[in-house]
Amino acid sequence: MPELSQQSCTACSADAPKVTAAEKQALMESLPQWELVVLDGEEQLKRVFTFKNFAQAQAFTNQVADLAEAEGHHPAILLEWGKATVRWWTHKIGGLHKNDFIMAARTDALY
Ligand SMILES: C[C@H](O)[C@H](O)[C@H]1CNC2=NC(N)=NC(=O)C2=N1
Repeated sequence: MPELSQQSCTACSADAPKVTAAEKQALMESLPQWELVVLDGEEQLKRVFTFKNFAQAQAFTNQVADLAEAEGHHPAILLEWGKATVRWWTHKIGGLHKNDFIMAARTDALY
């Protein structure tokens, strides 16, 4: 199986399964900078990326947005001076799908 960052999202439907606890634990080993959070009852992956200024954070944000649009899978991104906070989860299943781990790894590859 290729590295997470070499994979692309798969189409997922509202009845797609969330990752299991065992899958989560294994996948998180590839994402040491990310944390698992629960917001509005939905489990998500979160990482804060830091930059020297707003312009660099904005450029990174745009790269992540372009990646998301290309993959048809979209994050929440908070853009601030010197920081971009990225959260990945799958809206239609209200939690984490393997796609979210793939996109987190692809986000790391942009940094
Ligand atoms: C119609 C459109 O493809 C779907 O709504 C996609 C868009 N991007 C998405 N992004 C994320 N993170 N979760 C989704 O369930 C999702 N669904």
